[in-house]
Amino acid sequence: MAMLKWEERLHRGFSSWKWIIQELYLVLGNIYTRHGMLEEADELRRLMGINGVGKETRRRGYVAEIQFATNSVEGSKEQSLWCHGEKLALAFGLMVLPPRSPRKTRVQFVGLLVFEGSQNGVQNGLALPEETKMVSVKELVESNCRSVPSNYISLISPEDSILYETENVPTIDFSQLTSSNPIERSKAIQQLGDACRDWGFFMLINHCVPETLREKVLRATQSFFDLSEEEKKEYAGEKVLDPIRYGTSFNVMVDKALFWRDYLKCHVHPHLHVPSKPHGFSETVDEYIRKSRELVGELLKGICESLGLEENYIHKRLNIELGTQLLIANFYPPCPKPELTMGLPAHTDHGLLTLLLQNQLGGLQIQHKGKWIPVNPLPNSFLVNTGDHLEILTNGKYKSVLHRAVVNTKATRISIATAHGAPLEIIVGPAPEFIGDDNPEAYRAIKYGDYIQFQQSHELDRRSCLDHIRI
Ligand SMILES: O=C(O)CCC(=O)C(=O)O
Ligand SMILES: [Fe+2]
Repeated sequence: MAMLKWEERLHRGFSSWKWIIQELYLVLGNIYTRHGMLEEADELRRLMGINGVGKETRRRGYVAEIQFATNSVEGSKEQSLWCHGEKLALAFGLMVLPPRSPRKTRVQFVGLLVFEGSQNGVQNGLALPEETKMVSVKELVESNCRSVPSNYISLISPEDSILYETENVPTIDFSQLTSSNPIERSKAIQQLGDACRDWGFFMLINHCVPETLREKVLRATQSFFDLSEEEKKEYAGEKVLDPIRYGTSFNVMVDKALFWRDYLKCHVHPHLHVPSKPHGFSETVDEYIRKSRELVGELLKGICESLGLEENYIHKRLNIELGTQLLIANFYPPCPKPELTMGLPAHTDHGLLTLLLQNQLGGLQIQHKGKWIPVNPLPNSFLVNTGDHLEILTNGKYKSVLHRAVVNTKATRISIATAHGAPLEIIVGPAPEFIGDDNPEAYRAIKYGDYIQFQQSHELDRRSCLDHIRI
């Protein structure tokens, strides 16, 4: 009997070590894949003849508690769990767990390996505390966190990790769009229409927002995030449509993995809601959002013309004078391992147009023809994208495009998005001008406020919120 037990233990030990070595090769394989070295990854897999690792792990009693573990990757959650150091952690976990430990092991165990300074966790057998969710990324970074805690790990599929740098987002010259020369203006309108239809994104240069104001609002945003956590938490709203909301990640109530981003969201039009701290913040924001509304007003006119409509068509149809303007300030502190986490995962924006101001650190990537393209902002430019409601209104003619923000090791990236849309109570559906026998209505009409509520209460899971109202 004793002999049998000894043999069993020995066998357990050997097979675990063999498995760990297999896992190391898999991790190496994943690193190759991430860096686009697909041939090397294939070769490695072929050499090792590794197959069915997931199956083996499950056979040994591990049942992934996916809800806690990974960011949603449509239809492949469980599969994506078998990646990175998580495999090592699982291997380690299976070795050290007593034979009769419960079949269902909370996957936060993985955090014990990934989260540096987690020694206490190991000693106490504890996972990362739930409250971690409420810690801002800024605080986390300032606490000298030298790694990415497991609950911030978002796994990107190998095909989504490949970036295509050969194509550039189109550039629109605002001064030509507003030019008194009709030939110049109509050329710019044509370019604007092409950009909205083919890209859903464009870089705007020679606009009317002074560089000094852009710098001032970026500095004011930095000062807001530099307030103490207690001061900032005064603005932590409870509901997604609260007029002012300071927070972290996207929506911690639904995010499966946290994102490396703190944010401040303010409804700034038709009523101005802005934190009263720090000193001068609300005045600067007020000045900035007026200018950006002016700019977007002109762009909407150009867009109407590009669609063959009267220039004030959208203004009148959606009552833009009383329209919603939301300011979203994104704060992405430097990250020790940016490849493990996301600033903001793939999503589309609600509203008609979003104007994005960023400090000169790139990080935005957009999807174009199924490929991810990094956007390097031109100095003093805005990045503009068409939102879901322009797609709805034009019955799909102008597209709202997936985009995401990645983080970097070097410095804090700040981006300030202003989203411009209809008043919250207005129902937006496809306009009759875009519906015909060949073009049946493609989206259900929905109140703008309900749409935002829906989008903000669900995890950003790569599916555009539009998919929920597509007919
Ligand atoms: O930070 C960025 O570049 C993107 C921000 C964004 O997409 C958003 O706020 O909706
Ligand atoms: Fe966005």
